[in-house]
Amino acid sequence: MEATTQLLQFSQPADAALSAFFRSKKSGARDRAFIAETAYAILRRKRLLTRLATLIPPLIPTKKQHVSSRELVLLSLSRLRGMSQRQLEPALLEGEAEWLAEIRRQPDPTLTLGEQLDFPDWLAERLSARLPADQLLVLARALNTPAPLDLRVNTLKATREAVMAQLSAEGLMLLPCPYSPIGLRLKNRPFLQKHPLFLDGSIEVQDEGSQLLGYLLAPRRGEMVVDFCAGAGGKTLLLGAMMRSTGRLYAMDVAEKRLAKLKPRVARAGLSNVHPILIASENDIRVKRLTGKVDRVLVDAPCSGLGTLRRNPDLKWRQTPESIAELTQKQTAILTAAARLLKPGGRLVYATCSILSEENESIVDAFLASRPEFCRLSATDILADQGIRLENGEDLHLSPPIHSTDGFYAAVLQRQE
Ligand SMILES: C[S@@+](CC[C@H](N)C(=O)[O-])C[C@H]1O[C@@H](n2cnc3c(N)ncnc32)[C@H](O)[C@@H]1O
Repeated sequence: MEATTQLLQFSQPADAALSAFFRSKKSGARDRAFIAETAYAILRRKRLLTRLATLIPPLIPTKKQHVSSRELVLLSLSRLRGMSQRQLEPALLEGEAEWLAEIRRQPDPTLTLGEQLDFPDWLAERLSARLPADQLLVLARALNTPAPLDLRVNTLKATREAVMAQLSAEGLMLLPCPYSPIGLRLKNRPFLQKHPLFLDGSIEVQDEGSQLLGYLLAPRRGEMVVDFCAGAGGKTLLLGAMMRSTGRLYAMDVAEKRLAKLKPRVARAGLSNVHPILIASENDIRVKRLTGKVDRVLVDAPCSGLGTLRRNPDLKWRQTPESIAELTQKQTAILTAAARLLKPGGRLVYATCSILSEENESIVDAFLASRPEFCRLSATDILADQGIRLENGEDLHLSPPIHSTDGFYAAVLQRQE
């Protein structure tokens, strides 16, 4: 109950709110998993549960028809987790059994599109302008389902076959990822942060979609490469390994805390080519110094994250049309500044984990319209050249129901010779 109340304030990301909650409480691993799953289930289906709860008068009458966290938790356990009245009985307070039974007796309500998708109306409207309702429902269903756990094998330290053999021998259920040659997909979500393969840098947790962005940039040995929005370095580590720890890989970000997390990860991964650079903005002098010198630039732009709702269901309630508008301005500014770094013939990958075209094609199209010295390369061809067959258009669009990855977008741009 308490965890749900905290999460529904949306004052911080759901994972941070839950960690803070668990730090303040003593609970066993099983309780934690149960609480986290329930809280995330509520975030995923908040609109459905709210609609169900308001079919009849509230449990505790209040001035406004406001659905309490307790009501959401009870409904989530009964409707989403499928717990029977008898299973719930020991936890129920007075009147709650009747309240739940009464809701169960109600005919299924007719849901609006937003309620069916369990998206806020503004998001449902934007997406329905671009996708037919049946496809949109399939997309929403996939985004409202928990993600599997993908691993990336660090090819400086191990092979996919060896890691797979070891983890399978330990009883984990896993398969090679369908597209990424260095990805493994685990059926469950075991805790791997203390696993010897993690500690020695042989594996990292990384969605297959993120791995494919590395293959789009395809950095080579000895090159000068910039990871412009490196954050805690998820993709930096991949790029560094693709460069076989040679050349120079600058990891830039404006967030000191995120960049600080990169250092131990670089050490674990066995990389000696990574140079973190904290910048004040995309126009920092340390960025400008590299103008025209760089072979490849990755712009993993700050975005709404709406493609990652499987892992971060709170984002759909935290984002607004205003926050998206702000992000698009930032994305344009970052792409413009990052593109200046490229040498003639250099390659830039602009990527987001968003499913909104205003953060994706619109940014890239507008950039290309004003910059004739850049052209678009075919993402499908670049991947095919590396043996990765993934039917897509010029730009890469990864979608959870189709590719079983998070929702990703990437465009590959080249500065003409
Ligand atoms: C999508 S995240 C990057 C995730 C990271 N690449 C990874 O793979 O783990 C976007 C990052 O952009 C950073 N950022 C925001 N504004 C920026 C700017 N003006 N210049 C560079 N980075 C920026 C954010 O701090 C954030 O870490």
